[in-house]
Order: sequence, then C-alpha cells, then structure tokens
Amino acid sequence: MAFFSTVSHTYFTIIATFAILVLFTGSSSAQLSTDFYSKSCPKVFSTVQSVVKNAISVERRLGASLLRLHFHDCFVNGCDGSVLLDDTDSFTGEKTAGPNNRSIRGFKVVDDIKAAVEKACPGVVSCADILAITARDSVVTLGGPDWDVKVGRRDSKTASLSDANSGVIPPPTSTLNNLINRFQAKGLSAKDMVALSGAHTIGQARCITFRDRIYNETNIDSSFAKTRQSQCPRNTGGRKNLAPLDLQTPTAFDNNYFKNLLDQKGLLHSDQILYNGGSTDSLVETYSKNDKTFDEDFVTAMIKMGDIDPLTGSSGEIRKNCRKPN
Ligand code: HEM
Ligand SMILES: [Ca+2]
Ligand SMILES: [Ca+2]
Repeated sequence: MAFFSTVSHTYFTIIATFAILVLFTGSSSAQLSTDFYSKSCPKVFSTVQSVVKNAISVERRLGASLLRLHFHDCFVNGCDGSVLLDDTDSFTGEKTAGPNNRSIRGFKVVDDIKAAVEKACPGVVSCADILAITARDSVVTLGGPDWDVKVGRRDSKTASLSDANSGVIPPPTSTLNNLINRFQAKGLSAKDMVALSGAHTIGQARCITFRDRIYNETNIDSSFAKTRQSQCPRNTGGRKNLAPLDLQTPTAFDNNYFKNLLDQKGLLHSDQILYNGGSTDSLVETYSKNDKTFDEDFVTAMIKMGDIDPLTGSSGEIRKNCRKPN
C-alpha cells in the first residue's frame, strides 16, 4: 500500500506540475504571433498603416497620442482595448481616470482604422491589436525603428476606472524607485522603463504636469525653465497650455529626448529623474550617444509591453465598435 501511494503521489506531482506549467504558459503571450491574421485578414497591416499615415500627415502629434494609447491600455489589466471603451449612463470606463482625463487622444483615428479594417475583414481584428499595430506604425511614420507586431489579442468586455486610477500608470511626480517598481510589476525591467520613456521624444504635455518642476526644482537648466514658465504661469491659469516633451524634435522619433536629459532639460519630473545621479544615469548616457542602441532596446521593450496579459483563445471578444462592448 505504502509503495502504491508513493507512486501515485509521484504521478500526481508530475501531472500537477505539468498542469501548472501549461496554465502559466497558456495565460501568458504564448498565443500571440505575427501571422495570426495571415489567413483571416491578410490586409490588416497595410490597412492600418495607411490610415495612420494619413492621420499623421494631417496632425503629426497624433502619432504620439496613438503610441501613448497602447501604453495606457497595456498597463491597466493588460493589452485588451479597455482604454477605448466610452462611458455610458450605466458604465464608467477608464477615460476619466487621472492619467487619461483630458489627456489621452486619438480615438477618432482608432474609429477610422477600425472602420477600414472592418470593411476589409468584418469581425476579425481586435481593437487591442489595432492599438498595438498603430503604435508601431506611428513610431515608424515619425522616423523611428520598425518591428514585427505580434497579434491575436482579444478585446475586454469591460474596463476599470479604479484600476486606471490605482497608480499602475505612474504619475509624472514619481520617484525613480516608483517608476522602476511600476514597470517591474508588469514584467518590464528598469532598462525597458528607460527605453520606453524615450517615447517622450515625441508629443506634448500640459502645464499642470510640469508646473512644479519648472518653478521648484533645481536639477533644471535655468533658461529652459524660464522659457517654459512663459507659457505656464506659477499659480493659476494655463493648465492646458502645451509644451513639447522633447524641446528639439517633438515630431521626430530620435534620441534627442536623452540628450536633453544630459542638459537638465527634461520636461517632466519623471523624465529628469532618469538622469539625476541614480542607477539609470548610465543608460541615459548610452542612449544619448547611440541612437541605434536606443532603437533596439525600445523595440525589445515595446514587444514586451505588447505581451502584457492579453486575452486570447475564447476570452473576451472581437468588438465591432472599439468604443463599446458587443
Ligand atoms: C515612465 C513613466 C511615464 C510617465 C510618468 C509618463 C507621463 C506622461 C505625462 C504626464 C504626459 C503628458 C500628458 C498630458 O499632459 O496630457 C505624457 C505624454 C506622453 N507619453 Fe508618457 N509617461 C510615461 C511613460 C510613457 C511610455 C512608456 C510611453 C509609450 C511607450 C509614453 C508615451 C507618451 C507620449 C507619446 C506622450 C505625448 C502624447 C501626446 O502628445 O498626445 N509615456 N506622459
Ligand atoms: Ca487594458
Ligand atoms: Ca524627438
């Protein structure tokens, strides 16, 4: 008896270990692949790209706005299109959460992309995948690196205001430790975090996100602070006034963001903290000197970010309209 129970116990352990392994790999990004739509929607990539290019040719900032949408989607319960759901009388989504309210944009472009993709292959391509492809196409269109986007994500049927407000998307007042920890919590390293922060080589920020820095911080170039103060008053008013995150080339994807940090010309507290005598200084120096290394590490990190907790298999749905569940 003792012999049999040891044997069955051993078998049980082996089977249980195997089941746990399968469960773990099944819940990760194992099912995303670059050819997920190769039969069901071969034109998806060219369709998305042409709408993105057209939108950016009308307003270059949209490239930045679209890239940011993918980040704000993936960090809140994974890359599941949750950020795109509109509020209704009976439902509050993520659009009014602190990091998103009056800030995230680009939804009309996403609607246009979805319409074009639905025309080519109805009911096939998820909004979460559209955000991932759109982020890549935005970077490429603005002169940044290219990569193959993994697809096969499905869309959430809901969204979470409280999760979007919980600090998983770190605020611009963050310490370096908080930035590192928040990315670590999503399986991204400090290196990934610094490389992804390089997304701030494009786009704009509102006065309220950098006011405290330009008036009260000391690790800032004084003439740069003065320039920014002229459009962002100390006490009241001007909250919505915009300034470029990269003062040199805000519509080109390059490594000037990191060069600015060496000159203490980072706009946000969370930008300059990456080069302030701490553990990430040497990476900032590397990226400022070597655009190719930045591009490579940015691509690696974008692919990792796109892998965060996707819905796959029969989870979620393929939304017909990115703004509401089916
Ligand atoms: C490291 C932590 C990060 C913090 C604290 C942060 C914070 C911010 C803030 C405060 C703004 C300005 C928003 C506004 O005033 O409306 C902004 C803009 C932006 N962020 Fe980040 N961000 C971070 C990481 C990222 C990542 C990982 C990406 C993408 C990969 C990204 C892409 C962008 C872009 C492109 C813009 C400009 C958007 C536009 O012009 O519409 N950020 N970010
Ligand atoms: Ca999400
Ligand atoms: Ca730039």
